[in-house]
Amino acid sequence: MGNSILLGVNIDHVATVRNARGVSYPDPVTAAAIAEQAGADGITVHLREDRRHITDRDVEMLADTLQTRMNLEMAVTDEMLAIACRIKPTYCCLVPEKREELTTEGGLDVAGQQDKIRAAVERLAEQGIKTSLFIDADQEQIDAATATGASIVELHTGHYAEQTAVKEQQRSLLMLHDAAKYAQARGLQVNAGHGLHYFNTGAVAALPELVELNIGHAIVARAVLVGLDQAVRDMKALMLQARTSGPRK
Ligand SMILES: CC(=O)[C@@H](O)[C@H](O)COP(=O)(O)O
Ligand SMILES: NCC(=O)COP(=O)(O)O
Repeated sequence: MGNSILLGVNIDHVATVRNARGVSYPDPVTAAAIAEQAGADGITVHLREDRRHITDRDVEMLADTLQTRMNLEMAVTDEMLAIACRIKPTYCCLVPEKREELTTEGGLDVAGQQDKIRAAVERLAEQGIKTSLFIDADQEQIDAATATGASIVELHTGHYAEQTAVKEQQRSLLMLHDAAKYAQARGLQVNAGHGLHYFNTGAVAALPELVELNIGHAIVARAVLVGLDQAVRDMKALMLQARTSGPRK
């Protein structure tokens, strides 16, 4: 891949803000268009089984409007596979899911359910969808991923991102790098993501084997702060304009 690296922008948490009030804004579909115009190479959405953020409507509208490509993250269930086969995203990223978790804890255990994952990869491939497996930086999981016929792995960077001590973070980074080299040597495209933010992404982006990083929460969080100044100005201007125009008849 040389010196280039792709960014998939995960817009789940635009939907989190919307769903907190049960309203229609901010719309993740609009957010995806803005992200694409700003240079995102793809849009990632995680259609969780509990629909806590992205909804079926969002996925359907994105499928009609995206100019880049959709990376649909989902659990390996019949319901999700049926949705993916209908929507036909460019990529499906199979992830582990626990209803009660705050966020995705750990990678998919591909080694422990190889037949089930292989069947899912085949079902998606029949519809022209490439499968990515969201796994920990672990050789056993990479070997199992290779055996399923998946062409991509996404290394879970959550463990690296959680480390606060420099030494521990460097150890996690080394594990990510070793795993990336191991997976690339087995012909897999290697992506990475989860918990990456403006202070910890640089070291991961520097790993030459990585093709794409998927980043969401930190980008949406930053957008709130860098956009707040304009948002307050817009509301203030609207209010002053209303006062100038007087009561509506
Ligand atoms: C699999 C993954 O890393 C993302 O989809 C992330 O999990 C999205 O955020 P939540 O975990 O908060 O749903
Ligand atoms: N697969 C990781 C992803 O899509 C983004 O995760 P996060 O940046 O929201 O933690």
